[in-house]
Amino acid sequence: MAALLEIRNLHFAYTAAEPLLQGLNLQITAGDRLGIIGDNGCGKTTLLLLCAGVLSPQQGSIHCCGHPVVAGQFQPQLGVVLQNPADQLIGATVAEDVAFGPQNLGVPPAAVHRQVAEALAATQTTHLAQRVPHQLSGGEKRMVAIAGILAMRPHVILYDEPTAFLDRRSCQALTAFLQQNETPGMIISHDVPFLQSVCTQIMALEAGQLRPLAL
Ligand SMILES: Nc1ncnc2c1ncn2[C@@H]1O[C@H](COP(=O)(O)OP(=O)(O)OP(=O)(O)O)[C@@H](O)[C@H]1O
Repeated sequence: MAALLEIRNLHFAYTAAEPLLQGLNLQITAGDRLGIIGDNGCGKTTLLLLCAGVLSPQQGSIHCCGHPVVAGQFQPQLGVVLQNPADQLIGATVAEDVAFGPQNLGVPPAAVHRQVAEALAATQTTHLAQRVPHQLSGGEKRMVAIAGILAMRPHVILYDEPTAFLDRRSCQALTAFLQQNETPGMIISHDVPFLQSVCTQIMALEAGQLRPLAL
């Protein structure tokens, strides 16, 4: 089966003195959702930023849906949910915010309307459509940020610590969403029980490489 996200022999360091990722390999195919755990500072967010094309590796390759990920180039097949939802909410209203992605992809207005409605329904945020994003609670912001990604219909979604800042009820809502939504991808988290409930596999990032976690 063709890989949706494929990483080969990835090496990355912010400074030559401190190599962070050292020959990392990874493959995500349809039906896979990979959980990634690892100590603070081991490079989890860095890995996500490399996959998103925000950073460029010193060595190795990343392909998403068969296309090479090139730093600085937008990857329409790849959605990224950042750790802090406020970093990706920019619209004057929730509906405008969620529409921003598909509009920028050149989706026709009628289809944008449909994709926004579906993304809000999937994340149970339809009632927030006319609210101002920065006035939402942390849990509401998280789900609206996810809706903004879903509305672009990515083939792969990467989540960076999606349970951060969430209370138990919001975590339950997020878990229920992830159990229903089948978009493959990767979830970075320190919460192993959460990952067990929403991922098909969990790996640990250690010494710059991924290894399967024995559960
Ligand atoms: N722009 C940067 N320049 C230099 N060093 C950086 C930069 N960004 C991150 N680092 C360092 O790289 C290392 C890995 O950071 P990263 O954010 O990827 O870790 P992480 O595994 O996601 O950690 P956490 O679990 O705490 O979120 C850290 O030591 C961090 O200080």
